[in-house]
Amino acid sequence: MSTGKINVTADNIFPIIKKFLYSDHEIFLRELISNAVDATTKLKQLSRMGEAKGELGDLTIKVEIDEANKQLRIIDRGVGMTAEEVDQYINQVAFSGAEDFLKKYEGKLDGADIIGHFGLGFYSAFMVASKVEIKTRSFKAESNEAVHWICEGNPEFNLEIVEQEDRGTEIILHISEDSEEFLKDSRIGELLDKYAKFMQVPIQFGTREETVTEGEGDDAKEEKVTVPHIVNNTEPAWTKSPSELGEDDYKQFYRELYPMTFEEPLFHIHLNVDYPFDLTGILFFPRIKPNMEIQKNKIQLYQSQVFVTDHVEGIVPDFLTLLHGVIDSKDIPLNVSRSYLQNDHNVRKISSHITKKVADKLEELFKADREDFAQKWNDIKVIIEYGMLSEEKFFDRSKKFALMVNSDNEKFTIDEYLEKVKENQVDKNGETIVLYAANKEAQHSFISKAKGKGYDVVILDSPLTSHYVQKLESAYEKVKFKRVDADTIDKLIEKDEEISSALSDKQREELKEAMEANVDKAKFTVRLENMDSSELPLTITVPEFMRRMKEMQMTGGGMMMGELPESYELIVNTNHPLASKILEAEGDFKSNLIKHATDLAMLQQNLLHGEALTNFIHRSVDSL
Ligand SMILES: Nc1ncnc2c1ncn2[C@@H]1O[C@H](COP(=O)(O)OP(=O)(O)OP(=O)(O)O)[C@@H](O)[C@H]1O
Repeated sequence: MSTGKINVTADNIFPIIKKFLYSDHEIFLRELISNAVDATTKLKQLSRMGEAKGELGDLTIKVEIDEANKQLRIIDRGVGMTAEEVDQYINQVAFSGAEDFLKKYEGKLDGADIIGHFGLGFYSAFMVASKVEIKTRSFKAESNEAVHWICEGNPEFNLEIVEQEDRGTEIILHISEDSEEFLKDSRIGELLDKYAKFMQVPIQFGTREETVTEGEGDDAKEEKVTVPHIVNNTEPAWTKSPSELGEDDYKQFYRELYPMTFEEPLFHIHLNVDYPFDLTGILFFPRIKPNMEIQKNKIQLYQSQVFVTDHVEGIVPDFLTLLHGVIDSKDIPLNVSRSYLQNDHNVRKISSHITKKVADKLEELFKADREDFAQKWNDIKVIIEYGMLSEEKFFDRSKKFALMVNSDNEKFTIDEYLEKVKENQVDKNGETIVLYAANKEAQHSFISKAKGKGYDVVILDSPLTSHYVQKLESAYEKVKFKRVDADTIDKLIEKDEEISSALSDKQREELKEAMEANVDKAKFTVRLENMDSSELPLTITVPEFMRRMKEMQMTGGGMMMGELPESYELIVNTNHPLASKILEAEGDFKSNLIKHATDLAMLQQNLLHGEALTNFIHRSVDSL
C-alpha cells in the first residue's frame, strides 16, 4: 500500500471544483459514465486489433445506488487501469493542467471552463462526493491484481494493490450530505435519460418487469420476468445512414427524442458529413403556427453520442433554434462555457454548414413537389422568414422558394409575384407596390377595395412581417410594400390622374376645422382627399412607417423611438355627398354627423370598443 500527495501545489483544487462548478453539479454523472463508455469502446478496439485477448463478455455498464451506505457506483468492464496508469491519469495529469490554468486565470474564472479542458472530468465526482474510490483492474493484468485508490476530497490519496476477479473499473462515490438527491432512483434515472440516453455502450440501471410468452398455441402462458433495465439506445437513428431509414424510422426517432410531444414533425433533414469536419444529426421541422408561442431549445447537442447541451443559441444560427432534433459532432468541445463554444472555430463552421444544409433541403423539397411544399408553407414560413432576416446567405438561397400567398390563396415565389403585379401596380414613380394585409377577416373591406381596383393583395401574417417586408424592400429594387389600410387606395398606388374637388378652398378649410373640432386630435390627424364620390366618406388609416416601426419595436429591432403613440389618419373624401352635408349642418346635428361617420370608419378598422361602441349603438337606434 502506498500513500501520496496528489500532484498539485495548492490544497485549492477541491474547493475550486466545488465552488466553480456549483451550478452544474449533476454533470459528474455524465463525466463518469462517459469515462466508462470510453474505456469500453477502447477495449473493443483493442480486441479488434488483437491487442486485448480472449472473450470480452458482457460489456454493459452498471449504475447502482446503495442508499443504506450512501454510495453511488459506476461499474464498467472496459480497459481498466494499471497502478502506473492510475498514477499517470488520475494523480498527475489532471492537476498539472489545472495548475497552469489557475495561474493564468486566477480571479477571473468562469468555472465551467475548467472541467474537461484540463482533464478534470473524473474529479467532478468531488462536487457530490466526500470520498471517492476507484477499484480497477487493467485488461493487461496477468493475474487478479488490481488497484484500489481512495481519496477524501483533499490532496492526499491512498493507493493499494488488491485482488479483483473482474476486468474493468468501479467508481464508488460516497455521496456527501448536501448531495443526497443523487441517491434517489428518480434523480439518477432522470440524469441518465438526459445525458446517457444515446450513449454507445448499454447502461443498466436497476431492473424492470417484462411479460414473456412461454410455450405455444393453447399452452402459451404469459409470465412476468425481471430483466435488466437498459436506459439507453446505443444506435440512435442519426448514427445510421439515411439509406437505412424510412419515413417511419424518423418519426419513431422523433417520438424517442420527445416522448411528451404528440405532434408529428413536418419533415426532417439528415445531416451526415465527415469532411472537413465530423457532423451527424437529424433536424426536424416542427409545425409552427404564426403567433404561437415559439419553442426554442429543442435541439440537443451531442458529442459522440454524449449529451452536451440543449441550449444551442449562439451555437447554431438563431433561426435554427426553432427546429427540433439532434446535432452530434466529435469536433464540439464537451465541457466548455457557452461563450467559448460560440467563438470556437469548428462550432462556427458547423453552424454555417447546417444553415446551408437546411437551405438545400428546403430547395430540394420545393423542387421535388411544389404542391406539397406549398401546403406546408404556412407551418414553416416563420422559420424561413426568420432565417432570411438573420442570415444573408440563407436569404439568397431562400428567395427562390419563399412563397407569397395572396388573398385568394394562390401561391407564388417572390419573383413570380413581382412579375404578376408589375402589370398594374406600378405607381407614378415607377415603383412596384405590393399590397399586403395581415388579417383577411379584419382587413376585409380594405382588401375588397384594392381588389375592386384590380389590384392583388398578399397575406403576410407572421409575427415578423414588418421586418420581413423591410428586408424585401432593401433586397429588391423599386419595390415597396404597403399594407392595405395604410392609406386610401389611390394614395397607396399613386397614379398620375388627379381628381378635382367638389368643394372650394374655403369650404375645405371649414370642413377640416369642423372635423378637427369633433375628433380626438391626439389620436387622429385629419386629411382631406379628393376621391371618387362612390368611395366611403371617412376612412381611418394607419400610416405604414409608424405602424411598421411600432411592430418592429415589439418584436425586437427597428429604431428605438420610445413608446410610440397610437396614431391614425382620418381621411375625409371631399367628393362624397356627406362632406357637403356636414358643411351645411348646424350645432348638435353637425357634431353628431361627424361622430357617427367617424364611428363607422372606426368600426371598419375594428377600433370601436367599450363606451364608444355603446354610444354608437344608441345613436344608431335613435336615428332609425
Ligand atoms: N472508467 C475508467 N476506465 C479506464 N480508465 C479511466 C476510467 N476513468 C478514467 N480513466 C482514465 O483517466 C483519465 C482521466 O479521466 P478524466 O475524466 O479526468 O479525463 P478525460 O476522460 O481524459 O477527459 P475528459 O473527461 O475531460 O473528456 C482518462 O483519460 C482515462 O485514461
